[in-house]
Amino acid sequence: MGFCQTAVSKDKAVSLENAKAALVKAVGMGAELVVLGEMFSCPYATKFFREYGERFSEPLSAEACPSAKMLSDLAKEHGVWIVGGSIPELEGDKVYNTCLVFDSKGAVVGRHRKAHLFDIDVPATEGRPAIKFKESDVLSGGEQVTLVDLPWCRMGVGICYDIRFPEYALSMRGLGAKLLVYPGAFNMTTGPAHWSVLSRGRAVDTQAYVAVVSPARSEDKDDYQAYGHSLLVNPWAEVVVEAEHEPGVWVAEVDPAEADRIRMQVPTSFQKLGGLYVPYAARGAGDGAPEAKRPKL
Ligand SMILES: NC(=O)CC(=O)C(=O)O
Repeated sequence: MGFCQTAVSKDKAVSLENAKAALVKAVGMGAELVVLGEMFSCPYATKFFREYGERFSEPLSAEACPSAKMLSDLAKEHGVWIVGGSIPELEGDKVYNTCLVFDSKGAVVGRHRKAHLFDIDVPATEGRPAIKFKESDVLSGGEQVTLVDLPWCRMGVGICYDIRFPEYALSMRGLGAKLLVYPGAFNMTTGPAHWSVLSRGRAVDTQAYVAVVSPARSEDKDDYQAYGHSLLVNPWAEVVVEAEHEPGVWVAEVDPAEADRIRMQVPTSFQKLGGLYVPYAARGAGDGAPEAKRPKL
């Protein structure tokens, strides 16, 4: 599996060239499945999502959806599967944060729309810069658990903030995923604190491989500062690969049988006590607090 942590430019053609070069390099290093980061061809800021948005329709066209068309062509040319990071997707008057998955013939075989939107407001404290972001100002959320059958195993797909929801990971696991892939773009406030621990946590929860792939950090300090640190965690929650924040390409092996072995050794899926748990995951629920207490972001 190849991880492409690429630089994102305000010039989409440059971002696409960066992604293409990284993909070709990953293929040259032996990857059969290659993953890109969240918003790999659009600067990560709500003001850009609509402007950089692409409208998907089959057959894919370079005019309407240049990112998707390029990935489809590369998948076909190199005979590899691609998890295409994410792209702002236009449908009607809505914009989604969408990950397309391409098979080795270039066909779109999966489409995940980020389900949990990144709406947070964290004030600055010592050693931790403030971060306020409200994707829901522009984006609409997806409503599906996304699974793709790879030649090697079933893969679940989430995007970035989706990783904070164990219920989503457990849904993918419950539906048979042995590899969970999250294109993501954490930042310099939440990244150092949560990126690795969430990835390892989801690996423990699901006893699956967890791959999280970020764009590289921008050199322009006025841009959103992506944390980088693309990671692969195995089903024992060990970090197999971890990048720093610069652009780069990494390749590592995923062995789906390892998920089976860990699941038999620590058989938590057979030990669930369905009747014990409170259905906390009801849609829109927050700690049982009345609506009036919901934070206004
Ligand atoms: N960018 C995101 O969607 C999520 C993120 O940065 C975080 O959860 O922290």
